[in-house]
Amino acid sequence: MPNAKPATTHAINDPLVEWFIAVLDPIKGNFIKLVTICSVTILLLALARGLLMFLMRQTIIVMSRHIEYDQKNEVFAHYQLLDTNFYKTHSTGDMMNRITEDVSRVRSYTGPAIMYLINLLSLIAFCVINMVRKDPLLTLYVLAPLPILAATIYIVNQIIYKKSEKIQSLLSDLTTNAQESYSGIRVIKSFVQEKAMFGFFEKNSVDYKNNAIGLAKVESIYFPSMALMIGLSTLITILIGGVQALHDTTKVGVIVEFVIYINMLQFPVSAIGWVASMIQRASASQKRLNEFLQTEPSIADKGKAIEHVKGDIVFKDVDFIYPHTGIHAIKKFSLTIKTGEKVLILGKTGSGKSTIAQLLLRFYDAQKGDITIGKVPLQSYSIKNLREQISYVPQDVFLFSDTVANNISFGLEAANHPQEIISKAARQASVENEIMQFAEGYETMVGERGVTLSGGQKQRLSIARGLIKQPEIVVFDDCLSAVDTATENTIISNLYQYLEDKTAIIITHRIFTLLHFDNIVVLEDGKITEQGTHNELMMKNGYYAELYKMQTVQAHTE
Ligand SMILES: Nc1ncnc2c1ncn2[C@@H]1O[C@H](COP(=O)(O)OP(=O)(O)OP(=O)(O)O)[C@@H](O)[C@H]1O
Repeated sequence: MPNAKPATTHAINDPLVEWFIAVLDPIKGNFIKLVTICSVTILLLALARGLLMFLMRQTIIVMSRHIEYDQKNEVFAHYQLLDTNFYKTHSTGDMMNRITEDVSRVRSYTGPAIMYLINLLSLIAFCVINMVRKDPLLTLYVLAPLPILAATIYIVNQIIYKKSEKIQSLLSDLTTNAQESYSGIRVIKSFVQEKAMFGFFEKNSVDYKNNAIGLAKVESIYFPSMALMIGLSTLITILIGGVQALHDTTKVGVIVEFVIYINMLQFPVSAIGWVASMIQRASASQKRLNEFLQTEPSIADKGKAIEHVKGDIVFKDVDFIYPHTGIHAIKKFSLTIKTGEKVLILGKTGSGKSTIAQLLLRFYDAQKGDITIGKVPLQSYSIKNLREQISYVPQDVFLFSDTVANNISFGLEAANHPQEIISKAARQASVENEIMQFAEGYETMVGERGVTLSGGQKQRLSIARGLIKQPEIVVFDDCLSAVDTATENTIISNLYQYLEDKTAIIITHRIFTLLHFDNIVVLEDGKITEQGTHNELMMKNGYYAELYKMQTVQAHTE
């Protein structure tokens, strides 16, 4: 092309590059010195890049860990605030997901997503601005496939996300399946159901495997197709740039520079889709967390801090329906328990005995009627004070994975429970001898990683936990069901002294002949059917008298 003229006589460089060239100008002739200075400069720039990257990770990722820590604590604290009804209407898996999965998704936004977003936006801006400055037309051609690439990556990411979610839920089914098989191993073996259990596990396992393979296939298409698109851009650069160079409308150096920019763009463009789906997931998780954090406990703590929960307990026309099941558990229930009285609440299973204890502790609020202690409505006490001053031993025992001593002294300040007090409670609950037989005594670990206690031992530890408190009111909910008659008699004789100055409500479906009760209440279907002292009820010849006779006959024949 004889008439062709070069398009530019001088390359457009950054002022910084121009300055660097000017600095090097005097040593242009000394090749060794020139190469050494350039190499050291590149090395220093690489070091500076590393240092800045380190500082960026330090700042952003560390900040995201702090946010995660705060958020986990906030979610956990809110769980503690919520009432029993919330726990009845939400599954454990759902609650665990919020504190683990949702919080960690939000962290992936406040940490990696923000970091990569800043990174990729600045890198894209840097590359594109420089490319446009060099050759706007070539830039347009070269960048044309990249938006398609970003959109494709976004769509593929969505598919990967959906598949991962499915895999996650299959994995949780598989874990639950395995966990139930371990904890129910005795039932499985005694019903010879090992094969059936393996069948369930295998079915879940096959589902999980098929989905995981599906995900691996999508992922294996993902990276090669990304490389293909980038390769296409490079090819377009060389093709169009080459044609332009032949027509002298661009320089070969510009084509080389473009190829470098395209390679630099590979990471940001492929990360756009990934970051976008990370932001989308974090936003869904944060929405779920917000909804949860805004859930108000239905048992509101409006009460002023009335120090002493003391006086007669009065239930007046109380009606209660469990909100989530609609079961009408208590109907027009009226009962007065004077300070210091010992009351036995007796009834068949499902008659509403435990519900009365739950209402007294304000695990639920009754829909109709009033419950007062010392003429003060329960709602006027602060929940903390109310529960601190009622010692409640529930029907279903729960022990923490901790030492025997810590399980007994649960909820008490460390200074308030020296070893003698713990031992005294264990003695009263008739469990000390067995504790002393463990290799580490009171320091023995119980629960999953510790010794396995019998049902009766667990119940007595739970009783000891109730006895160590020095409350005004004591509620024992069928907590002697798993101990033999001799141990039961020992515990009841110990209780005699302990209960002397306390108001006590003993819930049971058996009669305790050793303990004198001021009032015995028989419940049936949420209503009181009989009420009075032992002698009065024996004279009535109703349910109580029948049960008493049956029990005494049984005791004689044993
Ligand atoms: N948390 C709950 N949610 C919904 N319904 C419940 C709940 N607890 C108990 N119920 C229902 O309320 C009724 C009374 O139950 P409650 O536990 O008070 O009986 P109980 O007399 O203590 O029985 P048991 O002697 O078997 O413990 C039952 O029909 C039971 O199914």
